[in-house]
Amino acid sequence: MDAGREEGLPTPEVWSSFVRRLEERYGLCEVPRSSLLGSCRPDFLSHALQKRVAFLLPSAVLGELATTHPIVSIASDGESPAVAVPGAVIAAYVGRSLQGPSGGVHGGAIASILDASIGMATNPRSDPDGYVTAQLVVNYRRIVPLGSYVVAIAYVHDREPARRKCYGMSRLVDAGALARTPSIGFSRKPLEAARRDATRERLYADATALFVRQRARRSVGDAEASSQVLAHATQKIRTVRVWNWPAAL
Ligand SMILES: CCCCCCCCCCCCCCCC(=O)SCCNC(=O)CCNC(=O)[C@H](O)C(C)(C)COP(=O)(O)OP(=O)(O)OC[C@H]1O[C@@H](n2cnc3c(N)ncnc32)[C@H](O)[C@@H]1OP(=O)(O)O
Repeated sequence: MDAGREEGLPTPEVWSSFVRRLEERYGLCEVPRSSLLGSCRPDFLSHALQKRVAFLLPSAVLGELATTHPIVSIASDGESPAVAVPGAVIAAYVGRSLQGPSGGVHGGAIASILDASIGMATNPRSDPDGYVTAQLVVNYRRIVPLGSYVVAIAYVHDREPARRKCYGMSRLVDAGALARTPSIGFSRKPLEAARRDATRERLYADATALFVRQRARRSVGDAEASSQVLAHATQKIRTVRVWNWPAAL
């Protein structure tokens, strides 16, 4: 789809300021282009960005996760215990081309964003034998109005490497405030932002997924094709961002 043709799309200025606020809010930083993995941005989105991150969330936010699952590493902000989990963020503007129910975004589009975010969290490195979606369960909580800014926040909560399995979850929340409010009002502390998000953000949908690592190795040709797809995708959309994946993970 030609991003410029849809009426009401955010201008480049509005979109970049939204991206900046998102970075501030979640404490994300960009990584070099060479670290980009294959494109997993749903192709129908005119405006989307994707970031691979390690969330530093207070244990309280993750609930029992920290104790019931063998999570990668434990970290702290000095005040409250927190846990670092592999995660990913996809932010998108969902416009009129995604019409489903009257005035609302189509459920398939929502599922695709959630799936892609968990897929990014699950595939932390550029690996042609990556994990693919075997099962995706989506709960649609509220109609997403057309013309919304949304953010999918995904993380991996469990792995069974011997069985080639990886379990993840994602929440799609309203990010309209980040597009509207001046950045001066936002906290630069990711922990505080995460705490607020867990309690206050309007939840549109959430999903759990099982990803399974493929058996057969794919050919080098496929890896090359994957980078070509990425090059193509980045031309088609105005903004793609990839955020850091700490070496510790
Ligand atoms: C590609 C990578 C690029 C990398 C570059 C970077 C990428 C950067 C981010 C990418 C993000 C992408 C995000 C979008 C992701 C998609 O949209 S992927 C596209 C949609 N998915 C597909 O097309 C998958 C199609 N299905 C398949 O290929 C195969 O069925 C699968 C999933 C690989 C499994 O086949 P298999 O290897 O023969 O699995 P099998 O040995 O039977 O089962 C293994 C285990 O998984 C369980 N299992 C398998 N399937 C299921 C199921 N459906 N339900 C429940 N359990 C199941 C089995 O029960 C078994 O468990 P245990 O008995 O061992 O406990």
